[in-house]
Amino acid sequence: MTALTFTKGHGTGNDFVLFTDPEGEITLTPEQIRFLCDRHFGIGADGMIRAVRSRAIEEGAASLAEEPDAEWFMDYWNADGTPAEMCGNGARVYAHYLVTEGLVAPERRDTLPIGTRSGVKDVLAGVSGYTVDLGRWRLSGERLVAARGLDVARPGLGIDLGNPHVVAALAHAGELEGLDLTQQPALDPAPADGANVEFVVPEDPLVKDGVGRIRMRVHERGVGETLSCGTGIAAAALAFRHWGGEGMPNHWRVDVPGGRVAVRMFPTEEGEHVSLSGPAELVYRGTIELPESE
Ligand SMILES: N[C@@H](CCC[C@H](N)C(=O)O)C(=O)O
Repeated sequence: MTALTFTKGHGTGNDFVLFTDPEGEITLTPEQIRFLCDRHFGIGADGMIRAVRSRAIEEGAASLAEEPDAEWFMDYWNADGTPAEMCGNGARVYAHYLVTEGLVAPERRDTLPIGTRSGVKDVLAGVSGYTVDLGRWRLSGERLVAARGLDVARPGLGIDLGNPHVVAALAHAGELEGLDLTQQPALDPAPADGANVEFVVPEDPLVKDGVGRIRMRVHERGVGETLSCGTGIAAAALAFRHWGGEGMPNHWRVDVPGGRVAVRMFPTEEGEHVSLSGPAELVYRGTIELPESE
């Protein structure tokens, strides 16, 4: 048996098991990741984040080529033991973890570039949480979305934020509450690599004081329903702005079962970026015996 020292953290209830492996010496099997994330037999989490130096793993080379200061790589895995390209809530929690553990130099703490499978993301520390610049995004076509609790399938807008999302608007809050997301929503056509599926409704009024306001529930690829999904929240705000057309704001407030997150779209030299601001909490530290991999 191997003992693993871990920290449990979350961003608006999207929870993660984090551990430090600076030199890339701990490779967990999908089975061990599923065990750590299991809410009954393990610690319980939506995903696992290994803090590893970019130079210590093959996947980190692209991050260092993009940004030599991206010392740390966010090695993110879903609860089902599959890797994901990116995690918006995870990036905030990861930055908080690196700072709390003293793994980044004080001069790096205000804007911290972290390596991910979908490029380097800058995380900025603020007074009431962290902001992660999710970078560029793109529309990726339409799909029909069927889910338990919906009478008919709804049109969904595909949005790629490094990881894949499909956003479907529902008619009213009752429909959102009536959804049964214990089963994976069906997408038509089905994306080859799966997708995170967001269901959204507007608040009344949709825009107040220049801020767009929506409510969302999500079924995450590789996890199931979660209390929040950062990249999904950004996708939902982008979809609503797209549907609303001219005059829609670039600032959004998104309520999810786990809390509230802010989204901002802003111009950069390479095109529009989208960012996510919200809390990051570390709640528990411990040691767990890992089952041997088979
Ligand atoms: N919860 C995350 C997204 C995690 C990865 C996702 N399940 C996927 O497979 O793409 C977030 O906050 O963005």
